[in-house]
Amino acid sequence: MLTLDEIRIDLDGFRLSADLSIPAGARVALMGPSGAGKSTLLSVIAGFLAPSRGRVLWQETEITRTPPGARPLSILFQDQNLFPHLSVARNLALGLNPKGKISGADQSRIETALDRVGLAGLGARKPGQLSGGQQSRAALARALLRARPILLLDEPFAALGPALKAEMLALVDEIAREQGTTVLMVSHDPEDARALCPQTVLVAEGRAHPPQDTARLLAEPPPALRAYLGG
Ligand SMILES: Nc1ncnc2c1ncn2[C@@H]1O[C@H](COP(=O)(O)OP(=O)(O)OP(=O)(O)O)[C@@H](O)[C@H]1O
Repeated sequence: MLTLDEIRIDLDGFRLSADLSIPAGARVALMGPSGAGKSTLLSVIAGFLAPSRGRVLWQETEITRTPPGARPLSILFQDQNLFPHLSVARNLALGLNPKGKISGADQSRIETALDRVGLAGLGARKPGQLSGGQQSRAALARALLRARPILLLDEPFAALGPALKAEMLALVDEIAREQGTTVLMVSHDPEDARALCPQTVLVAEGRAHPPQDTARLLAEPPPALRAYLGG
């Protein structure tokens, strides 16, 4: 279980509180108006931003002060954070080992991960020699390889066309189910939330609310969400 225990975030006039738990293995969307704090909340969970108060816990162990690299999570953001000067295989190796050293066993795991996301044989290419969709796949392969218990997604596929985006979300869904990954996904598209996330954390008016049923929330959105969805 991922717990945000009486979290308070204070940033230059912006405030957000969160007091909620997400069961291990759940797939949860973060939805709410622009600027409500969805990305900021992910930053606190990832460890890029310290809350001014409260605790972050994973399986009852406090990780509030754990450095980002030592937290039990992988992150996929929109800019896919692939190093442009390194081959795809080397980018994946960095996910396994910060020094990027590739052992024989790692090599075969990297090949398996690339195969899994439909990039078999492309490990030697640099990210710039891949299409946008292939770069997303490479970033997903890195997350897959790391096999951390939590996957944070911040609109990672927003730049892709609808068909490719749906395909990537289906792949995330498949891999998350297999690995039992807890998924938190910032989403601007209710259809993405519906497709991947049975539960949703509404972030609005200074508060991240406990997870609720996505379909029910979208059927009867509260005013802050309705305005944002344009309904
Ligand atoms: N480092 C920072 N210092 C001060 N304010 C910040 C900082 N980072 C974010 N903010 C503010 O925090 C608020 C929440 O921003 P955030 O990006 O988390 O919202 P969001 O819900 O993800 O929005 P969007 O849907 O537009 O991406 C905004 O008002 C933003 O300006």
